[in-house]
Amino acid sequence: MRVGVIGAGAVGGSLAALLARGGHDVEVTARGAHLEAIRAAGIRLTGAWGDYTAVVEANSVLTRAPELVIVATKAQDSVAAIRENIALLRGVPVLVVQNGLDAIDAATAASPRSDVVGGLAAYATSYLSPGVVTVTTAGNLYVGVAGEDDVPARYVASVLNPVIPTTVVQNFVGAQWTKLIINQVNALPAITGLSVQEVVADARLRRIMTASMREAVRTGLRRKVRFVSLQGLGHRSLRLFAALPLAIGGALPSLMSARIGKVPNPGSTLQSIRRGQATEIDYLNGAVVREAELVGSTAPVNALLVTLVHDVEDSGDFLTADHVWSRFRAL
Ligand SMILES: NC(=O)C1=CN([C@@H]2O[C@H](COP(=O)(O)OP(=O)(O)OC[C@H]3O[C@@H](n4cnc5c(N)ncnc54)[C@H](OP(=O)(O)O)[C@@H]3O)[C@@H](O)[C@H]2O)C=CC1
Ligand SMILES: CC(C)(CO)C(=O)C(=O)O
Repeated sequence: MRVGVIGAGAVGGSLAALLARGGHDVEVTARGAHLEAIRAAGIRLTGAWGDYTAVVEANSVLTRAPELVIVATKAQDSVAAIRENIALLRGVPVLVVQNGLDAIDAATAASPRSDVVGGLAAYATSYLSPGVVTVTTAGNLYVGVAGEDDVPARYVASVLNPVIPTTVVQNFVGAQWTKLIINQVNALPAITGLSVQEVVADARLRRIMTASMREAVRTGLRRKVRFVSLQGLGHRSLRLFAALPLAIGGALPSLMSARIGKVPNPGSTLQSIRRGQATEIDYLNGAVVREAELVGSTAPVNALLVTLVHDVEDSGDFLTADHVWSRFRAL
């Protein structure tokens, strides 16, 4: 099948390589040195799914009509990236693999004539140098739609399942929320320059992560979200976690870190910082802040993490654990 992958970074590059390895005819879009590297030597996939070099067509926009499109940019880039390719998207199913809560609405607004399917990657992957993507933790893909008709999601799953285990979820909003809780691991590495595992191993940083996670779960519950089981987290366990004191709740980030495994995972937000790019923090912790406001509440820990990530984006300097702890204690 002809598959177009818009934004072949960590997640998109891995999916493009898996699809090419599975025999699909893949064209990717990329920019700058990454585009040049892919054109010269293909996408080099390394890590948990083995070593494979995918020789794929690569351009700044898609040049051939695809039968399926995968959008895997950061949240803030998806609308522009889709619009740049709109001429070839009419009637084509679009899978948007993206963290946060906005993926489907944004893609539907950008390409109203496409069936839009949301995707959540439960694997961890790093794009640290042009042309190379390294999978640090293997995992599944979850797909779903905004409404009742899940035929497009089942179609997308039928294409992807042979190359990556793919599950259709009925309550996709609930799945996005569970992933939003998991993505509470992203901010502190971006603020400190440490890996997720190093952050969780630090008692004070783990406490802050636990506090932001608990705040996010409480916000979801106030918004009447039914969390979907994903990566070991489900509605009942998260509801229990939300009721626990911080000292006990720290077991959750520890468990999540153990699931991630031993290969250091920077998370996608720290990867943006290291490349000197804007992060999607406004769509992660920032989404929790906005959702809290919708129910007349606040999310001060998440708001602080958003502020600190923006401080690091602006200054280019990571913050010490001491500094982050004192800002947290001052709340
Ligand atoms: N990395 C991970 O382990 C995981 C990431 N996610 C989520 O997946 C999504 C993608 O993240 P990730 O893969 O890490 O992000 P990356 O930044 O690694 O990849 C995004 C790619 O999209 C490119 N891009 C942006 N705009 C355009 C455009 N208009 N045309 C062509 N290319 C474009 C970027 O290019 P450029 O660099 O030039 O901006 C970049 O190469 C995010 O929502 C993230 O939260 C989910 C699970 C795991
Ligand atoms: C869960 C995690 C942290 C995997 O790397 C992720 O989704 C991300 O990096 O955005």
